Amino acid sequence: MNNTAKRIYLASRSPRRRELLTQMGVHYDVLLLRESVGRLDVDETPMPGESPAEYVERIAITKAQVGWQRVCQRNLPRHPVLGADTMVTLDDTIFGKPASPAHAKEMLAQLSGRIHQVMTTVALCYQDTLTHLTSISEVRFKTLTDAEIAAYVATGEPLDKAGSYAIQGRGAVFISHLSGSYTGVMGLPLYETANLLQSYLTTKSL
Ligand SMILES: Cc1cn([C@H]2C[C@H](O)[C@@H](COP(=O)(O)OP(=O)(O)OP(=O)(O)O)O2)c(=O)[nH]c1=O
Repeated sequence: MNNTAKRIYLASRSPRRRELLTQMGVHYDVLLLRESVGRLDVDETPMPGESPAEYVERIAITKAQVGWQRVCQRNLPRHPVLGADTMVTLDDTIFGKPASPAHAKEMLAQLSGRIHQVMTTVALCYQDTLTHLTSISEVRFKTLTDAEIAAYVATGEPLDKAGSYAIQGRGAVFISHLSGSYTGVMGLPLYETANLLQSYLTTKSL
């Protein structure tokens, strides 16, 4: 993309999202939503009866909106704020990040030999305009042995990843098939992100 003079804010602590946004040539500043605590002040608890798609959209939208509020509160230069959320689903169960190595092992045992979905919503907030797009991919895992799961969890890689694996890391060796967006599984679907930024450029003349 030709965004030489344009900037956005990325409301994310994820190094993967930074890497992917850099890959598409977007100039951005990272916006930490609550710097003193080092965590997003976005409650990521699913609401009762909320579907996985509703959940991932709500969280991504909230990150972008909270980011925009921070831009205004801190009187920062007004640029659009991008937020994203990634989630793994299997049989309508939401798999977020594991709470512990034991939890990661449980998730991987459930994903073993099955096809699951990975959803990532990207949301862009600027002034009174909010746009969002969702990428949905299907990932097939080979059947994992207990020893493979234990060895993988021991690497530490699964611990900050939705579904307890990283397609961009050692977790790739478990994936026999992907249908969808590699960058979406990794946390920032670049096709959808480019479309969001493009529609913004045409409607608001960034
Ligand atoms: C499935 C999968 C997830 N992930 C990561 C992407 C996301 O960083 C993470 C899901 O957690 P998220 O809550 O979507 O994001 P985050 O907390 O890491 O970052 P943010 O500050 O933007 O809220 O899982 C991978 O890196 N590779 C994968 O293959």
